[in-house]
Amino acid sequence: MTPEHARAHLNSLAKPPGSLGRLEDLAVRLCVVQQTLCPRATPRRCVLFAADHGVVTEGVSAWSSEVTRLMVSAIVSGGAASSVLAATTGTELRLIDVGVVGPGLPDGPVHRNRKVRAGSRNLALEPSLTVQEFHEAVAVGELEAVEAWRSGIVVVAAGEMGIGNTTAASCLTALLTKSPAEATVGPGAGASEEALARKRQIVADVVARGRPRLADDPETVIASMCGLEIAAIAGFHHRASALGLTVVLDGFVATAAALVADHLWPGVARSMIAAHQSAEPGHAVALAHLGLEPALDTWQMRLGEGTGALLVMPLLDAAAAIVARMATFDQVGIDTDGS
Ligand SMILES: O=C(O)c1ccc[n+]([C@@H]2O[C@H](COP(=O)([O-])O)[C@@H](O)[C@H]2O)c1
Ligand SMILES: Cc1cc2nc[nH]c2cc1C
Repeated sequence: MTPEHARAHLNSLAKPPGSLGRLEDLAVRLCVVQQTLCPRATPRRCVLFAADHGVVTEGVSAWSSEVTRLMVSAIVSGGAASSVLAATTGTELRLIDVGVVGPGLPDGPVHRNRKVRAGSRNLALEPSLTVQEFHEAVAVGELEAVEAWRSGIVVVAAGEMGIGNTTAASCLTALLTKSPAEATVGPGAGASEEALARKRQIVADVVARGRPRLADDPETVIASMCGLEIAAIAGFHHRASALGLTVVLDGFVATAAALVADHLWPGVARSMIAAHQSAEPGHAVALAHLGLEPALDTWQMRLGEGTGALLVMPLLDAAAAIVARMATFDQVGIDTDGS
């Protein structure tokens, strides 16, 4: 199924060609990703991965690490933005703790404790993860993708919660897109000008150290600036894509994980639909590198937590219904050759 094939089908439906605007682009993408003219947007699941980041001690975030643990509780108890959007869009929600500092919540229908370690190390001073830790976190994400597939899920999204993770995401985006640090660093969850200046310097230094070794030892270099939740999302994206699931891509941090997956296992972007363009500046850089166009590009969201992906789910319902259920010009008796 090529984009042209899907577009030709949409043009045969009872509407002026292209008149559903961006909804048609989304429908074409859904058909191409699923290789069918009967695409599906359900059943679906959003899996959030949470972890802490040692680099927070450098003053790169407006928030303290404790907020990660508190937001995990809020997500699990239903009061977070992701919980509300998942409930209103008919999307199952899971929260996997891959490395939040502090005691984990008990396992339950939403939450799972899969801590690899209590947060990543301070990437400004030392490698944030060993290759072994990186692999363990990737495996946690892969297992979640396999579970989704076994449960008959068709569409998945990965999201995250982790104070400090935009610093790791900025490093990975600069490294893997070969962009300067200034193009990939932004305020994250609201960093001050002072914090932003520190963040820029750290990202520039860390990427300069890693870049010369990337070709020879990609896993060591990626692990050295990666977060546990970012590694888990990379594994999730990779396995979900290999299993033929449709992957809805969330914001800047989830997309940094997609860059990691694409670097280690090229081709994952073929399964992806980019939900939105985050207000975080590095997101546009990462999406362009992956060759993905966001469905929502003026919404200025910058929360993470899978919220952009969740917001786009009802549009996927609409896109799938248009393709599969609209009548053709022929069926309604309109002659498109003549007048
Ligand atoms: O994914 C995004 O587009 C995004 C953009 C800005 C911030 N965030 C969220 O904010 C947190 C990280 O921000 P920070 O400033 O602490 O690095 C983390 O929990 C992310 O989910 C996420
Ligand atoms: C409150 C809060 C909620 C979040 N959700 C995702 N990232 C977040 C960052 C903060 C600070």
